[in-house]
Amino acid sequence: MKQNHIPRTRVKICGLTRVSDIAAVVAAGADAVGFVFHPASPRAVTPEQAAGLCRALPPFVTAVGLFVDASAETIDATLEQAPLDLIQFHGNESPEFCSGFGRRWIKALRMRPGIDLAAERERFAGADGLLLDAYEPGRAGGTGQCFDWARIPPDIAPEILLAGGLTPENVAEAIERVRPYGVDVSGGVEAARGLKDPELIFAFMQGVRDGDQRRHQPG
Ligand SMILES: O=C(O)c1ccccc1N[C@@H]1O[C@H](COP(=O)(O)O)[C@@H](O)[C@H]1O
Repeated sequence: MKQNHIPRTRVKICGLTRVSDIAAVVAAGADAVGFVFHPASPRAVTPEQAAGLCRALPPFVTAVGLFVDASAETIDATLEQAPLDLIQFHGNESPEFCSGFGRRWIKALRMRPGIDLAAERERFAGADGLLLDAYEPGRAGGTGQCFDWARIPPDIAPEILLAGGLTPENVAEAIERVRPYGVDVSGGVEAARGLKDPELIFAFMQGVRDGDQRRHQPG
């Protein structure tokens, strides 16, 4: 995914579990919603639940399904029930596995010590996007932790979705410093694990707009 000019930072809000979450995210103006199909997550939904949530989505808002090392059978069965536009692979899936579902897909890379982002970008050249998340041993993601944004090479930044510990308070600074294609948030807009908070969602979107103003300010 090559992005030379980025008019505004795209936003995905992940881990929605209720129709009221969808309403809040759509009203706030996010571009994409994420449904977590990782049973260990407090935000996990079933394919049936996700299908119902997708029905509440208006046109032009992308539905993303998040999987962590799920089997091909599980993913196929989920795709049959829920009309997902895009798959987010958040585990140790290979590029060959990721491209086997006839859907657009993004690959999450957890920023473990020593990760070679240039090599990973090459390896996942077939992805529609790369998402960078914090690394915490023993946890698949959605940790609410930031990683050191200075580790992102500037030439890769315009292609990536930045994730990991973003909040209404830090997202403007993240956008100004990293200049990513998009941002992805889960825990930072929750009132409690798995329960999104409309006010935090609105505040997050305001933070994104502030960050966009700052990133486009000359000099
Ligand atoms: O949200 C989850 O529960 C989750 C579980 C397993 C893998 C990824 C998960 N979420 C993704 O994690 C990042 C960062 O989340 P946070 O903002 O730090 O809470 C984001 O990409 C979510 O899509």
